[in-house]
Amino acid sequence: MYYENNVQALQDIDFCVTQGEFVSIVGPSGCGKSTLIRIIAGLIDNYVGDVRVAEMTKTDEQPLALVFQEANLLPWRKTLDNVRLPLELAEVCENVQKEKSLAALDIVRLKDFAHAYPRELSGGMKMRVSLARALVTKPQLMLLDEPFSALDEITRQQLNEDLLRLWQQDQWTALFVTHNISEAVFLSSRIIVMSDRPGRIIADVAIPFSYPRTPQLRSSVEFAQHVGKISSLLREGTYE
Ligand SMILES: Nc1ncnc2c1ncn2[C@@H]1O[C@H](COP(=O)(O)OP(=O)(O)OP(=O)(O)O)[C@@H](O)[C@H]1O
Repeated sequence: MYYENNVQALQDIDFCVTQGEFVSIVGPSGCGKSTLIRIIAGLIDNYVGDVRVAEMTKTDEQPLALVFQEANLLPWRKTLDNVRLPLELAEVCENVQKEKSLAALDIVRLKDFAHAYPRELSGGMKMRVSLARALVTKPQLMLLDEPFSALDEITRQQLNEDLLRLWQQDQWTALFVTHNISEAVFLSSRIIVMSDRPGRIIADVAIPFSYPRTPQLRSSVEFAQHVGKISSLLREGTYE
């Protein structure tokens, strides 16, 4: 895939994600991860190739939702009104908008802040609102582009655990971009490792830990071994 300035962002990308998988994409800065996410989201169309998102299984589900590094909340709208925005745009009736948005806020443990403005929330809380806004549409596929990279380590770990809980509960498929290898290993059933630009897939690594995953996993030897493997792949393109 080439941008208009002739920069080649991606080359020969070919992979499949099965429904319900949690797949992370890691790779050096500028290797085309966000480009890949934007292509899958339908935000870029001048590429050569074929992207298919599975057919929807339930009538009230949306094919996909996107969560970015920035929470991108509208500062003049209260939490509840930010979460119900996609339903408002889809012209869902107001009572249902409210009911579904409160349910989504409950899932991310922010129901008590439904009437707070974004300025009254911490960075981690804003990101949970952003997750609720994505979840309210009941997506089949969640595209998450470095959603927790601006947060401190402990908040990030808590949100990783929240995210896995939501994923297990609602059973959407996750495609998650991150620079944080521990985060990728903790969350994923599979990690796709990309090369320098133009981004190619250099490894597709299965992460064998069963779900639900507990915080103790992070201090296990096996966890450290997987983090080490992914780090070597990123550094040298091979396992050590
Ligand atoms: N709109 C654009 N126009 C031209 N070139 C672009 C555009 N967006 C990205 N690029 C280029 O495409 C390449 C891939 O960018 P992309 O943002 O997809 O990488 P990334 O892997 O997500 O990077 P990072 O990890 O730093 O966020 C980079 O060289 C970047 O300069």
